[in-house]
Amino acid sequence: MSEVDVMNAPESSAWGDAAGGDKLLRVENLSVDFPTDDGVVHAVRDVSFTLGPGEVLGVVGESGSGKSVSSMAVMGLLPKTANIGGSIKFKDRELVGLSYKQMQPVRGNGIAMIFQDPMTSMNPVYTVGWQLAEAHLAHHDVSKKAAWAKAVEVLELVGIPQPDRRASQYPHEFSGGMRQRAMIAMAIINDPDVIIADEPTTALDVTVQAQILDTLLRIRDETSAGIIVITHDLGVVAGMVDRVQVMYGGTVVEQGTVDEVFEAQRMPYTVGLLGSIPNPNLLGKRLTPIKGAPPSLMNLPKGCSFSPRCPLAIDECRETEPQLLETDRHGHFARCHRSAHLATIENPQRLFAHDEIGVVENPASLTTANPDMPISEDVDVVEARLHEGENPTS
Ligand SMILES: Nc1ncnc2c1ncn2[C@@H]1O[C@H](COP(=O)(O)OP(=O)(O)OP(=O)(O)O)[C@@H](O)[C@H]1O
Repeated sequence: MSEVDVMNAPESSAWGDAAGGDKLLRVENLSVDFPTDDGVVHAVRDVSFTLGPGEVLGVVGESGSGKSVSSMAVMGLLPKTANIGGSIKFKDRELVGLSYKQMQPVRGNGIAMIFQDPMTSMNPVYTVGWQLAEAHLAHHDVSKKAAWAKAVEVLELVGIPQPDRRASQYPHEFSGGMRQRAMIAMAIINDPDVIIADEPTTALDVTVQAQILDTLLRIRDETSAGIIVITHDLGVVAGMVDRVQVMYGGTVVEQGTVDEVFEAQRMPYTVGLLGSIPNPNLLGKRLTPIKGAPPSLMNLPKGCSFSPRCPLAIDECRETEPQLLETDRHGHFARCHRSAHLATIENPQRLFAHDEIGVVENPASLTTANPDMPISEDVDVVEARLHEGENPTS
């Protein structure tokens, strides 16, 4: 299936959507460039996705992969200097090209965002209830009393105990977890159709993280909002999202249902990302960070932007950027020349297990980074031995 086909194919297959029907959001070939004094930052390239009512989409990737810029584009909150290409449709209305003012009714009412840091997003000099009520009054012609009642109602909905008393308190009187709940309350007070949660749990401890994610799912159940959860932590999306989109170098490198992507990765970056999750229950006890650094978005490498770090990279990967194509698995897409090959490798995690098994650190990087250095083993030999279940160090 070609990339064009991906765009035009029926909902259920092309997008891995949980359900067809009306889409709240339809993002097609989104690109965002920032011209700077040092050159153009290609922050987002060729990103497409849809979101339906009640769906939860996870967007994962390392820092700087373009996750936040994509969602700020959807919110219409990018600086004026940003060059935005492609299309963002909210309920069939094109958002790309709308002014800040034209976006105002959409923002909050239609699409709401939960920002990373509640302490900087809430005003310390006003009570939590006052801020919530103001947000409601900005979009509804109701009395102050009714807006206050709505504020208390949403605080209760997000699980704040004694909401009427808490509404009269200031943000600093809330714990970190409660502040994050208050941020969620702020996002949902105008009953948005879409909620974008950007790293909603990063600053919280694990127990509170789980409660916040549960709260988001409960809100989804009660309001049928579509939710986008942006995170660098695949562990966060594991139990929560329907579909997942893995971003690298400003673009989507793998997407599918969360089960697909967790069980059968078709892009080596996702394999590496899974191996670096600090969650022993999820994948194993050891962490194996991916060696090397993400690419500069100002100066992207030729070919696949992951090729300098990829243990499976071949010449084609360094020459031609792959398209996002459907893999051998229905509704599961990968941007990888080696996708079919990866599918044949059992336990692909071991391709990245450089530190533990002390084998070739990264055969591809050895050949490109230091041509004089003798390669201890050829990549195909290592792979063949991995296939056979043999420990390459033995
Ligand atoms: N206003 C801007 N001008 C220039 N470059 C920018 C601007 N905003 C973002 N960028 C760049 O765009 C790229 C993508 O940033 P983005 O914030 O989307 O990454 P991210 O994946 O969300 O990372 P994080 O998890 O750290 O938030 C980064 O290289 C960033 O420096």
